[in-house]
Amino acid sequence: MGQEKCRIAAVIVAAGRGERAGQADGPKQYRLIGGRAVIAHTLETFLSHPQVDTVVVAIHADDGELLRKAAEDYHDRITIVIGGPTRQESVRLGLLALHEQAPAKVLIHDAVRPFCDLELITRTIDTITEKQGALPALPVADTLKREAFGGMVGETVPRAGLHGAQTPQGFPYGPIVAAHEQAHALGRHDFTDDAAIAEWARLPVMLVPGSPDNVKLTWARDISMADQRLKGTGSSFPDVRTGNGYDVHSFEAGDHVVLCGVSIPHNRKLSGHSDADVGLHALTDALLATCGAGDIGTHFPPSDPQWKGAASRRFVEHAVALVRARGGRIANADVTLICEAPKVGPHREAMVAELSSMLGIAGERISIKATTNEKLGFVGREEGIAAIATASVIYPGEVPA
Ligand SMILES: Nc1ccn([C@@H]2O[C@H](COP(=O)(O)OP(=O)(O)OP(=O)(O)O)[C@@H](O)[C@H]2O)c(=O)n1
Ligand SMILES: C[C@](O)(CO)[C@H](O)COP(=O)(O)O
Repeated sequence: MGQEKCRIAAVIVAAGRGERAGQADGPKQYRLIGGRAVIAHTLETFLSHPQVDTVVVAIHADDGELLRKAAEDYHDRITIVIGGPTRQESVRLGLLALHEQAPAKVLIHDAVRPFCDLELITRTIDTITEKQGALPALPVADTLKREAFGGMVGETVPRAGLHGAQTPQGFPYGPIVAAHEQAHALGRHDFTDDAAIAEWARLPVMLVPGSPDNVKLTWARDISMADQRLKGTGSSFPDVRTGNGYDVHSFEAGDHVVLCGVSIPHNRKLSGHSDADVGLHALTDALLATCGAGDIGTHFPPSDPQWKGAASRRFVEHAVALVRARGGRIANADVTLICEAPKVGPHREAMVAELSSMLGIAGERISIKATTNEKLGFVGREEGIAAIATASVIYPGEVPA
């Protein structure tokens, strides 16, 4: 966040025990779906949203180690607080942790809604004003029945105008903290969501279209369905997408180049706004291409001074987060470096290790190749280095018919 004031914060509540899902395998927010903890998916989405400055996570006092393991990639980017005995209390404690930063807007989200997407977060943020909260919700689709004595149907409840509430629910920070504090002081601990507290405190809340994918994992079955979904099983035509990327940087005076995350001594360096890692730039574009997320310049404009000298690892990790936020699993990556010098072979193993840690996939799914340009063209004249990258990602669902 640098010196800037935090404008938009998120509180992710993760202090529940998950009794309805069964506790034999531990609290549901730490169970694995698609090979990663539920909460890791959730955190990744919020941390990769370009407008979210700060993320607070409310956890149970017993779960420090579980969170550490589940979210080790994100630990230094989140603030952890201990939650309370109810969701309402966990939210209140999470909000209080933001007291000093006093963001303009705050998003409150269940850790166990791992399929919340970036667009839904944006819609919610855009609807919050100084005097109004935002509630993503979907119109109820089933006919509603009220149960009467002995399991009999008592009556049919008109469903017109009824919506199922989702999270993230968004509010101006000051008013929602005040509402929570007031409810707490008056011993009102029975609110099941924050929009209900806002309603009680007479803070208007506007409906925002929710997402059918943004389900809350409540029962054991929800967790196994989420796992199946991310594994892409059950689909006859898995949604495998391939993206490519190309980049060039010219040489300037210097003593080393950075290629695929590895610093290599050389008689010149590559010129660029960031560390000019041509291999990682091509790979970033290849990853973004698999989900139509623009290119590296869309996310990291060279005109923005904050990327001056930046390690390009950051660009790849951002692209990986966007891919994962869409439920994508990276299958492989292939980078070809085109240069007369330096020699890439001696550094290939280190480069594969770098990419393996950035992409979260095994080294055998990564290929780094190098070729000269047979002394032809600008590469042949040793004026610069070019790189081509390809990545394949498996997304949930099927290829459309
Ligand atoms: N004391 C609590 C209770 C719930 N939550 C969080 O609120 C979200 C939605 O709650 P729910 O699905 O009801 O989770 P649990 O309370 O864990 O589930 P259960 O009611 O089945 O025990 C979850 O991310 C959960 O971790 C929380 O932070 N603190
Ligand atoms: C906040 C919430 O996700 C809105 O649908 C939901 O109310 C929380 O879950 P719970 O089962 O009511 O605790």
